[in-house]
Amino acid sequence: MKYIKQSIERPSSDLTHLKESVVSIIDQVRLEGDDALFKFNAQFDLNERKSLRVTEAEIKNAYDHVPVSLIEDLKIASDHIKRFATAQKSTITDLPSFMVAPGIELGHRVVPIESCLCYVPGGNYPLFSSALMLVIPAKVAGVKRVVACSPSVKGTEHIAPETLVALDIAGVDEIYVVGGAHAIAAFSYGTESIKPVDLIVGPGNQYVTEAKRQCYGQIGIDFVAGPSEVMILADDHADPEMLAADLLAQSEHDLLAKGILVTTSETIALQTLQAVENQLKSLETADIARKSWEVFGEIIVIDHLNEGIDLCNRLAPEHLELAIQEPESIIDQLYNYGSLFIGEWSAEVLGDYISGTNHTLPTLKAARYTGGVYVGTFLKTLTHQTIKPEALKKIGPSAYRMAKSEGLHAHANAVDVRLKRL
Ligand SMILES: NC(=O)c1ccc[n+]([C@@H]2O[C@H](COP(=O)([O-])OP(=O)(O)OC[C@H]3O[C@@H](n4cnc5c(N)ncnc54)[C@H](O)[C@@H]3O)[C@@H](O)[C@H]2O)c1
Ligand SMILES: N[C@H](CO)Cc1c[nH]c[nH+]1
Ligand SMILES: [Zn+2]
Repeated sequence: MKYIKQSIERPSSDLTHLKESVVSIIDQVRLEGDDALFKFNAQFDLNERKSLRVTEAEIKNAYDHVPVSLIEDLKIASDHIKRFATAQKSTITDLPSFMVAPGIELGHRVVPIESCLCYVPGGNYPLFSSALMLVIPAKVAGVKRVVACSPSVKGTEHIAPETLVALDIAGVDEIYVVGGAHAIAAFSYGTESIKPVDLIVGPGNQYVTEAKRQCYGQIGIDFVAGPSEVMILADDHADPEMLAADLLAQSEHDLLAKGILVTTSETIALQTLQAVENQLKSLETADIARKSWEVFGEIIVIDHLNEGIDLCNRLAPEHLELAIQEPESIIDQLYNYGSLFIGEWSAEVLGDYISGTNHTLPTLKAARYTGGVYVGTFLKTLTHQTIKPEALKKIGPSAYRMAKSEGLHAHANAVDVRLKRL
């Protein structure tokens, strides 16, 4: 394995100063309620707004500021996301009755959570596509109260009109103009104008993700979805221009974003490095993309594809692109990634926007334990049982002995009192 371009390790969000400043933001929201939200909105987003809930009139007005063609695009994307989420939901079914032994009937019901907050990022860019990716699966799951929030466009009192339109098309129930760690605190603990929710989902910057981590327990969270990443596994048939474009597509998200190319071809590696430089010259977002590429971008040459497969599984990237001949032949060996893009035409950005899979995906190796937001994120599997008297007679004595051995005498008694009535 040889590095053509090396990077430094990305800081994980457990940095002490970050933790402390988020602790302080959450404490202030809990103590001061709406006043703290107004204060932080003014401080971070230069937003002086005093009524945080977006009105129907504002939503209506937003449509006048979004091109008709973009509204059509949002509808196509919504249709794909909804149909995929609905198909996925059909695989998550009730197990009404399972006899584990005579007289012991077990089962489960799949039930939606009652309320959720969909956090739509709006710091660097108004990520209105995230509005679709979060609200639609929540609605398909059957969540009754789907709330969304996003920071205002800096220096204004309003969320970007594209985000409002996307939220409306997705079918959101309530929208609030608030972002950052203070928004997460508000929807976890509640304020005068914000009713708390049961689950908070969505990507965000370091402050948002650290706040989700700290509020977890008070509310549920999806997982920690941090700065975007893409890893591309390429062979000597790959197109360096496409590889460079896909690396920069994620690099432009954030100063902490990461693009990694792993290839069996040194020629492709060098050509891609050059193509990145060329594309950066005319890229409108080069100020962010260049910095994140320079600091966190990587190009690695491997001797054999197997080495690349190991690397993918070890690095557990958010997005994994397979720009190799016969990509299907290695899929079975890959098990740590957020979402997989098979073959060079399956550009990662199509998943970001429109193909229909979810783009709220695990970063910083969280793909080791989750595949990201999907309709199941909003569903709970609740178990139940019915025990018949004849079964109690059989298993009761075991439960009684186990309870006694654990020293839990009231547990033992709860069995004993029934056994005595048989
Ligand atoms: N993993 C995924 O699925 C996924 C999807 C989309 C986006 N993302 C990532 O989401 C992130 C979005 O970040 P963003 O910044 O653009 O938007 P954001 O909405 O997450 O954060 C902006 C907010 O952060 C707060 N903030 C800014 N500076 C602060 C400070 N010094 N102290 C406290 N709070 C502060 C402000 O309230 C501001 O409104 C990017 O890193 C992007 O890569 C990830
Ligand atoms: N690539 C991001 C997920 O990491 C999602 C996104 C939104 N808009 C564009 N891209
Ligand atoms: Zn993206």
